[in-house]
Amino acid sequence: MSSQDYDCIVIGAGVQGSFTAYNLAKNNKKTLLLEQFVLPHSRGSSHGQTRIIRKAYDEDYYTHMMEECYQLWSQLEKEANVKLYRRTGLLVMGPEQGDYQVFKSTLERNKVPIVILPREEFSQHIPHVNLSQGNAALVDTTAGMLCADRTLKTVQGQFQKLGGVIKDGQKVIDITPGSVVTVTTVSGVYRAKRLVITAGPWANILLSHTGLQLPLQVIKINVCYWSEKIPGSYNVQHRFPCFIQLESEEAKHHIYGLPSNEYPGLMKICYHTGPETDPDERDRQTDRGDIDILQRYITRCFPGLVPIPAVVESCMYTVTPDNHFVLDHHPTHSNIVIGAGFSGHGFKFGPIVGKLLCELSQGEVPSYDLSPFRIRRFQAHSKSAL
Ligand SMILES: Cc1cc2nc3c(=O)[nH]c(=O)nc-3n(C[C@H](O)[C@H](O)[C@H](O)COP(=O)(O)OP(=O)(O)OC[C@H]3O[C@@H](n4cnc5c(N)ncnc54)[C@H](O)[C@@H]3O)c2cc1C
Ligand SMILES: O=C(O)[C@@H]1CCCCN1
Repeated sequence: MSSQDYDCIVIGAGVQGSFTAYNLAKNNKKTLLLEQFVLPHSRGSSHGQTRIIRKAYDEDYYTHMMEECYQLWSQLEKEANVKLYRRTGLLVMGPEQGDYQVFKSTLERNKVPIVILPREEFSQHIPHVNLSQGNAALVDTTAGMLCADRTLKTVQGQFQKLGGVIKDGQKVIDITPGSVVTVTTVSGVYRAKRLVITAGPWANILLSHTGLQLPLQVIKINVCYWSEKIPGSYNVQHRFPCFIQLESEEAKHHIYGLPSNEYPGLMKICYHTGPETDPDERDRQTDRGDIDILQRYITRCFPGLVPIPAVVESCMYTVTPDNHFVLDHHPTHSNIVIGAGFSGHGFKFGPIVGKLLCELSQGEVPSYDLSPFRIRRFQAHSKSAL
């Protein structure tokens, strides 16, 4: 085996590629992790200080995967001696008769500890928030925040400690499938028996070298931070929780937020959709329709925040038509495995996605039923070339 030959190459060092590479190295596979940008970077989907972790989902299979995933997060914290998870609870608010009931019954069915907040007791538990008319509220008490940037640094560090090789600043420009896959970057040529593609918003650009296109839409998210009128009122240290406001008449998509933490006195609140973008032209996309929706919501429901964003950063979602992930083999090249389309909710699953993509690439039976995540489900869709 030459120094350019590996058991497995992983393309893309976001959260999913980093956890996949780490799992491969743990399984004694000689692994190369390739990244187009110099690390760390903020041009993809995994950067920033915080992400929500929760078991509150409307499908049982995500809640089930999160049971193990919490353990894997905790194992990584112990192994690397870092703190990545902070318990805050997640406040779920939504119109009484809609998706809220589905979240509630999934949580109850799976015996996830929750607290239901009757309207008359709401402000006693959650001061500084107005519950919308006709909305109900509950708290997923095990939910919290993950430290995103620290996670990537930790997983990549653990991968390297296990002998894994990271080459950053190496954009992949060609892939030649075969029993040995050849991967060409701007400055090298590498070969491996197996390839994993975890390229986030760039997935379809890379997949075009393999004759496959998936129905993925890349959207830009304006990551908005809002100033507290009274310092500390929405602070993590004062036990303010993360929240999701489920879709309603006024906002067709979720609104979500995390307590003030990374920027003193600023709370992060975002809209769960945005304008379509080319991942390489993200900063040219200046549509701020989402900010208008957030301003109206904040004025009404978060009266303790100044309804003008103090900081706006950018991030991207890569969205599938059903908002479920893609975790599968390439339909014509079985030694190529794809992790894509995390649809704005994939970070918390990083440890389990890494485990599953490692299992798939090694030809093992995956630990979970992956039928919701198969490429085949897009067969009727015009953008998939299967
Ligand atoms: C604003 C925002 C809030 C979110 N909130 C949450 C949340 O609260 N909870 C949650 O669980 N999830 C959340 N998510 C979703 C989560 O962050 C993403 O699902 C996850 O980060 C996707 O990771 P990824 O590894 O697939 O993509 P990325 O992080 O984009 O990684 C892909 C990598 O591939 C590299 N790459 C691409 N092309 C090439 C190439 N040709 N050569 C080499 N490298 C290449 C890219 O540079 C990039 O580093 C949020 C996302 C955003 C944007
Ligand atoms: O994955 C999450 O938990 C959040 C929920 C709200 C939308 C953005 N992602």
